[in-house]
Amino acid sequence: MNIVLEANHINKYFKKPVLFHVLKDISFQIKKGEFASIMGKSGCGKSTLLYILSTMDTDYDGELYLNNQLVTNQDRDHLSYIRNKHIGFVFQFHYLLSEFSVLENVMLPAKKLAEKSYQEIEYDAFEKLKMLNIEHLAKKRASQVSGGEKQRIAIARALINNPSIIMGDEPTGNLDSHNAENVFNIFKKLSIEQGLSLLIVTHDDDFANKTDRIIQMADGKII
Ligand SMILES: Nc1ncnc2c1ncn2[C@@H]1O[C@H](COP(=O)(O)OP(=O)(O)OP(=O)(O)O)[C@@H](O)[C@H]1O
Repeated sequence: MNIVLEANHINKYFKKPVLFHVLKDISFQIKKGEFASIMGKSGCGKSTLLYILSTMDTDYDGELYLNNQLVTNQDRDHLSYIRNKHIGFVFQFHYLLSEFSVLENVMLPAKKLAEKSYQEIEYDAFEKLKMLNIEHLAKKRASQVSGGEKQRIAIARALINNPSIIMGDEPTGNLDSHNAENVFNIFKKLSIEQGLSLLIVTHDDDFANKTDRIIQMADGKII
């Protein structure tokens, strides 16, 4: 079985203002092509967990593997490389650079990775826009497109380095139901047709109920 992400006995403590055991022995795996959601009440630890799984937070106990490689206790530069290469991020807010063109925004993570020429990156970025049916927006400034379009651009940007997993923190939280369904359908297609794994934190029952698996959290634990 092809495992893309594996969390083994993750525990996390916040030390201030008082010692707080926020994540309690979290273990699970995400397979290649699996589309999973994380649900749970506000404050149960979803964002804290995602921050660890995305290699941004390194202060935890337990082990994390990405594509069968141990990422726990690696140095910051290596983690930054792994993150850029293997993980695509989609957030509630798109974080596009408003004065840059849509195409330039999509190109940014590939420029950071610096493994391809400018022309290759430009070509790849345009292909991602085509995949999401928004290639007509390529030359527009990011500030000139709609909210739903911005989120599709953010997905194209998340895909630019051909990651093995997309992690999302409430990616439909800011969208109306039509655009939220659109984003769900894009994710579903990517998981089925490209074998992309997805792990999405959401408060949206409709969205979560359509994913392959719901990882339900309560009080820092998977239940
Ligand atoms: N830096 C911090 N220091 C201390 N406590 C924190 C810190 N960050 C978060 N917490 C606490 O940890 C708990 C989990 O927070 P987290 O943001 O992971 O929850 P969440 O499930 O993502 O919530 P929401 O759905 O509202 O985004 C909360 O009780 C929160 O107050």
